[in-house]
Amino acid sequence: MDILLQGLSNKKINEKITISGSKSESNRLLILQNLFSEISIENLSDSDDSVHMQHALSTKDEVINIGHAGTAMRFLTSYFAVKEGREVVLTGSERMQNRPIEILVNALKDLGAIISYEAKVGYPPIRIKGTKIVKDKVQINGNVSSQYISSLLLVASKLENGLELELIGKITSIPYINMTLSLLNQLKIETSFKENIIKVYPKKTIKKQTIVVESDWSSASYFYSIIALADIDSEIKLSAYKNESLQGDSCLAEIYQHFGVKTSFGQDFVTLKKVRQTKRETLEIDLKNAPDIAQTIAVTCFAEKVACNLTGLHTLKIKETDRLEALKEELTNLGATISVTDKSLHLEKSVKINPNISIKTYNDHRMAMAFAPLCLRVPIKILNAEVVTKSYQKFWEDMKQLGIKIEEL
Ligand SMILES: O=C(O)C1=C[C@@H](OP(=O)(O)O)[C@@H](O)[C@H](O)C1
Ligand SMILES: C=C(OP(=O)(O)O)C(=O)O
Repeated sequence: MDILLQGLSNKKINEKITISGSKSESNRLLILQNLFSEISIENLSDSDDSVHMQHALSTKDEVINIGHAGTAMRFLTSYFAVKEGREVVLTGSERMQNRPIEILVNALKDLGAIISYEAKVGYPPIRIKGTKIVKDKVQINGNVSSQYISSLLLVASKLENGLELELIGKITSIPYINMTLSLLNQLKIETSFKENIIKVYPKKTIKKQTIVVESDWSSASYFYSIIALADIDSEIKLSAYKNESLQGDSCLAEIYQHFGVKTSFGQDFVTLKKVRQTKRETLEIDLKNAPDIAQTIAVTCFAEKVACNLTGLHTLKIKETDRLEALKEELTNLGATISVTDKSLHLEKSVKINPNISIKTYNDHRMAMAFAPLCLRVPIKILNAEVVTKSYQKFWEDMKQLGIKIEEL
């Protein structure tokens, strides 16, 4: 489905939107629920990635296809590695078959897991024969993806002796590791994280409990971008959010102050309001803790004629697409002067925005959603707009609710 987006039907926005649960929290809790049946989950994410996770955890099939879902691929690798008596082949989309998994597989093999590659060494599909793990110490490289670390931590308390993980090198996406540990702690599973050593202590059963997932902050980023581009006093209320979040992307509240977006927290919602601001000439942000909002911020800067230097982007090349190259290509078509390395992006202050450009989305939900707010400046076409469902089922419906005019092409 290709669509044309053309501005707002009303000048000032004043809407309330409910966003589904965080896909990161949900996919962790789904694994944990299968390890500890005492857990009930509320406000579970309705994203494709969480649907894939639920299917993978309930099917009896040998071959399990998790589509584009990175967390499902990585978290399920450890889950099935320790599931005695079960043999599965974990596979995914063509892109997933080119997203590396060797660091995690090697760590699991060091612990005694039985995993082999079905095609290319280091990449899915992988064959996993569940086995009992008794070793309790392993080293893992921390600078490629935090998902490998979370994957091991999620199953660690069910290992006979728990687990001690030694993280090697610089650690990336740390808030996601802390999210995993916080969820374990909510279940009263004991953990510690000191310098580069993480320990998880064994736990057989937990108390019956319900965990309410906070809504997804990465999804909130697109509303931050829209309010940044909207008229003064425009306002969007998003639910259900809280001030103390497990999600690193909640740093949006601070970052978008640069664009005149004021954030205030209510009982279970957050209000984003456009206020007057003195614009910065250049924005410098290190996004190693929040890689998923890089595309949103780059597009906001372009639309708002703010130059930016975004660093800490070394993980972007192995996400749903090479996000650095994709941003470069699409922003250049729109009239930007942009350069990228394998870990950073530099955007010059823009002088024009070309109208009616077709944005390619590269099977990447965040390419479609990050570019959508630009329609508050010029008409813009989004190709294969259905990609959004990877993380956000009703994204286009919610855009319509804000007053954005959408036409199917
Ligand atoms: O653990 C998680 O839920 C995630 C970790 C991050 O990945 P990396 O650690 O690979 O950067 C993030 O980009 C992804 O969307 C979700
Ligand atoms: C990178 C992402 O997801 P994953 O790695 O889980 O596919 C994302 O949602 O931006």
